[in-house]
Amino acid sequence: MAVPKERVVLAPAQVHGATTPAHDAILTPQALAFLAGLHRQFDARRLDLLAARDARQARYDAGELPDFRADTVAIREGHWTVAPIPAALRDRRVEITGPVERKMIINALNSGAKVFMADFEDSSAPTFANQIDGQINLRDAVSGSIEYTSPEGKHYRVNGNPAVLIVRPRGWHLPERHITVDGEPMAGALVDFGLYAFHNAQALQSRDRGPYFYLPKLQAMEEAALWDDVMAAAEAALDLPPDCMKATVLIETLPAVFQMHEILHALRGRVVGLNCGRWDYIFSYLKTFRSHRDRLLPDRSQVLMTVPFLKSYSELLIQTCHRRGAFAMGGMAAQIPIKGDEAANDAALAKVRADKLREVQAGHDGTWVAHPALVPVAQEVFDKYMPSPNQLNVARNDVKVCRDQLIAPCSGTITRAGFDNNVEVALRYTASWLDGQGCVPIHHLMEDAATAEIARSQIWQWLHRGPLEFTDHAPIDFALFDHALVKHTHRLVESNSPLAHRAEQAAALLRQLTHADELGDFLTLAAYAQID
Ligand SMILES: CC(=O)SCCNC(=O)CCNC(=O)[C@H](O)C(C)(C)COP(=O)(O)OP(=O)(O)OC[C@H]1O[C@@H](n2cnc3c(N)ncnc32)[C@H](O)[C@@H]1OP(=O)(O)O
Ligand SMILES: O=CC(=O)O
Ligand SMILES: [Mg+2]
Repeated sequence: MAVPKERVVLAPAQVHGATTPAHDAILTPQALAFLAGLHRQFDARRLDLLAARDARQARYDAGELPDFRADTVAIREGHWTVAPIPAALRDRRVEITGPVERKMIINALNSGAKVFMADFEDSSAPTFANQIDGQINLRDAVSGSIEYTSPEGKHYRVNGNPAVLIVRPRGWHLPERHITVDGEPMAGALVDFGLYAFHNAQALQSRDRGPYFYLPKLQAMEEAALWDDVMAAAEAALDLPPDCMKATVLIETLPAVFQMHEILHALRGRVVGLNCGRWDYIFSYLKTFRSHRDRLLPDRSQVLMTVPFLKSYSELLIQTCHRRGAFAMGGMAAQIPIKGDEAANDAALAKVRADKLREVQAGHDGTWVAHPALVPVAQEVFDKYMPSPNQLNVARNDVKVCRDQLIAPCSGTITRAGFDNNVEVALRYTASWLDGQGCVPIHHLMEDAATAEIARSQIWQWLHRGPLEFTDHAPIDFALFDHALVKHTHRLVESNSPLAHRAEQAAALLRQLTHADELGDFLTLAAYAQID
């Protein structure tokens, strides 16, 4: 006999990870019921879209090249714009990014940047504690009560005029195994988004700020449409005005660059811009062309934003956004301040300055920095070349970008130093990630999940798509990789680093990923089974 509808009470999401009493205020029965609703309504669609990614990649592996879609010409050629941009987001000249760690949140809010992108993604290692502590920290940041005292006794609190908060949930591909619904793991994206929205959207909406999000690693307009529907459902469930949740989408996969109009269109009621997520974009170029020997990339240090395929991508993004009334955000230079070496520090800052100058002169409406000391560097450049709050009026009608430019092969060399650096970065970053830290400085560069993906997928591609050789004609082969991995593992084990105990674990994972016949989809997906 059918049970009357009003009697059916569906179970809330179940928590499996270790929690503290403070976590209980985030993982409330109401919040878990809200998460369960999102999962039941949307997870099957998410899984279908992930299967569509696999099917797309299989076509690229068979030789197909990414291209603009034939079925969406009307969207690309149509006359439409995105909804008006809220006042709080009309000037985004400098955005600081960083993990959802308590002290860093306070420092970022106080940094002088217009926006703080609080990151559950590339710069976060998703231990359950990191994710839920991050929610506590964001709740306290939104309520204005966030404070912190360091072990050395330094006290932190938010000053007047903090940066506007935008939250980046995990991408569609990552599960959150510590929260299940009907026995299935939830999507990390829905957990991060859902908990932040549940606890903060009402409070944010009642002020001059709102529930704002950065959406990572999308590949297609259907994935954007899923986010649009998730946000609409959340707005309805939380009694919020339609389209009050705003989104900025990272264009950081190669397939997505061919659907920028479509992605804006799918989210047109709530999208405020696109962002050039250059590091994942380079990773995606590597992954998309993992079987194409004619499109191998040279050393990472040579793949700069000025190389043809990246220049075309950023210029097309600016033109697309401004045609639709949306912001075209720049991305992240990897240099960070260098302590105790003035000349090296000046050189690093000069590189950041040059990167921001290129961005503002190309027509970007703002940019990203990784460190508070870089806020004034980027701001000075944008203030000088962008006196108005944004450059939406810069149409870039001069830009004519075709498919072949977006996928152009990149000239350059593969050096011993580049190979060795990739092994070292992949190892040290993986060790850090497994230990719960998702962003680290290595050789004075910011390394996060996206940059580490470049390192480990380049090694894979050079080894599996060879035979290749260095400029001195020495072969690039597995023996070389194995030797470099042992060397760097040994160095880490022998060092004073708190990550020494993770070295062997990280090395085993990298050895397995590098020797595998197929390039693994995501380092973080493979490593997730071992975290916590
Ligand atoms: C590809 C992408 O997705 S880019 C976006 C993701 N990446 C990021 O967000 C990068 C975030 N940046 C960072 O995590 C850090 O800057 C690192 C790991 C690169 C360097 O960190 P550290 O070596 O600790 O920097 P450093 O010692 O110079 O820090 C000095 C102070 O600035 C703070 N700080 C550094 N970076 C940040 C940041 N991004 N946000 C807020 N505060 C920060 C530190 O907490 C420290 O504070 P304190 O003086 O009060 O103790
Ligand atoms: O998320 C940003 C990127 O560069 O990747
Ligand atoms: Mg990224």
